[in-house]
Amino acid sequence: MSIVLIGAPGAGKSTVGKRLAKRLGKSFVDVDHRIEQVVGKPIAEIFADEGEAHFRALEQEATLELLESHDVLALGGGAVMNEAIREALEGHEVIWLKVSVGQASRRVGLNTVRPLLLGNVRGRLIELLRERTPVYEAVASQVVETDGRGSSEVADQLARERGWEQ
Ligand SMILES: Nc1ncnc2c1ncn2[C@@H]1O[C@H](COP(=O)(O)OP(=O)(O)O)[C@@H](O)[C@H]1O
Ligand SMILES: O=C(O)C1=C[C@@H](OP(=O)(O)O)[C@@H](O)[C@H](O)C1
Ligand SMILES: [Mg+2]
Repeated sequence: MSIVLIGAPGAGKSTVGKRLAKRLGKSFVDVDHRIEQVVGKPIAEIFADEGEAHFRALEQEATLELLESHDVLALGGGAVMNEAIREALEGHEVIWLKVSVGQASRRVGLNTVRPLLLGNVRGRLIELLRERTPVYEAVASQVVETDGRGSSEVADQLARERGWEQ
């Protein structure tokens, strides 16, 4: 059984996942990073050159494969909108990192380019969260509020709950 982090862009899946795995001494993979490595270019360029549908196909293939081989995974924010991925998540520990639109827009503004948020980060996040929140809720086995908490605090809490003592 793997620990799988889901949630909106800016929730902290990539950052928290890496730290959590380190604390637990477990293997970690960020699905988006793996796709970038395999294709040889950033997600933003895959969207621009091949389109979102192509990215989603790569995302499905990579997520299903990596679920079998890693202990802790950070998924992309849109991965749970794919039915095959949702089915594959059954039986895994799925942690929804919850974030408000305000905090998520502040966080992603400082970070790498996210093609789906280009143009109007806040407006796009509102739309994405409206569409995805019920899905995150349905798929999650645990919900963790991240607003007002640093990524290390979130990771340390999750690690402690799993038996790591400070
Ligand atoms: N709990 C948090 N509090 C403040 N900033 C955070 C938190 N979690 C992540 N960040 C920052 O927000 C940005 C996006 O985090 P990231 O892990 O890439 O999110 P995701 O993978 O969910 O899109 C990064 O710059 C990261 O350092
Ligand atoms: O929300 C989305 O649909 C996406 C989120 C991104 O990952 P993060 O959630 O890590 O930003 C990345 O998979 C891609 O840009 C699409
Ligand atoms: Mg990420």
